[in-house]
Amino acid sequence: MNDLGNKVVELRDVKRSFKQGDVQIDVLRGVDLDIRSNEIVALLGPSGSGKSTLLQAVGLLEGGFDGSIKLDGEETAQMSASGHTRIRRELLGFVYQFHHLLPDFSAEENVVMPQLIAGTSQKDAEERAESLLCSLGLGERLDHKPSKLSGGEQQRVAVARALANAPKLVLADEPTGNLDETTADIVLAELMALVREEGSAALIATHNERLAAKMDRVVRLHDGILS
Ligand SMILES: Nc1ncnc2c1ncn2[C@@H]1O[C@H](COP(=O)(O)OP(=O)(O)OP(=O)(O)O)[C@@H](O)[C@H]1O
Repeated sequence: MNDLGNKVVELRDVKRSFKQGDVQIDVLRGVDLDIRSNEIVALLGPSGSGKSTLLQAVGLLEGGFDGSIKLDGEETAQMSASGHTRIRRELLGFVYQFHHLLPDFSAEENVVMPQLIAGTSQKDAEERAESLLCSLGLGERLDHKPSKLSGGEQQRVAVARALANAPKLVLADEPTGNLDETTADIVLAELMALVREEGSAALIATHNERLAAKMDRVVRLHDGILS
C-alpha cells in the first residue's frame, strides 16, 4: 500500500470576499483542499482568480477568511495572531515571485537569518545554509550580496531561505514567474527536488501549465471554487 502521508493542509469551505466601493467581490466561494505531507500540488487559475488570496489563507498571512483552515492537524481559524505566527514559523516556508532578499546581507546570511530567529545556533544555521545553497549550486556564491547574483541565483537563495527551518509546507506564489523559460524550468526542478529531499509538501501557484504538469497534482481555481 502506498504511504499517503498525513494531511498537512485541510481546507473546508474557505471563503473570502473583498469590497471595492459598493461592490462585493467573492474571490473564494467555498474552497476545499487537502494536501498530504509528501505532495507537491500546482495551483492553476487565470489572473485574478484568487491564487494569491488562497496562498494568503493557507499561509495565515491575512485575516478575513471564513471556513476551516487546518494545518498539520491544527485548526487555525479561531487562533490568535501569536498562534498564527508560531505556526508560520514552525510549519511554513514562503517563496514569492520576487525574491525579497535582504539587500545588505550575503546569500548565506539571508539563509542564516530565519534560522537564528527560530532559535538555531549560529554554527548550525551556517552549516545548514551552506548545505542548502551548495545543493542549489551556489557553493561559490555564499558571500555574494543579492545585487551580485543573477535572477535565477536570487530565486535559488529565496528557495534555500524558505527551506531553512525545515518547513512541513512550502507555499510558493509564481516562484519562477520572473525568470526566462529555461531558468524557470531549472529552478522549479531544483525547488521540487529539494522539497522532496527535505520531506516537505508544497503548494505552488503558477500560470504555467507546462510547469504544473511536472508536479504531483494540479488543482484549478475558477469562479471561486477549486476543482
Ligand atoms: N486586499 C484586497 N482588496 C480588494 N481586492 C482584492 C484584495 N486582494 C485581492 N483582491 C482582488 O481579489 C481578486 C483575486 O486576486 P488574487 O491576487 O488572489 O488573484 P491571482 O489569481 O493571484 O492573480 P494573478 O495570477 O494575477 O496574480 C482580484 O480581483 C483582486 O483585485
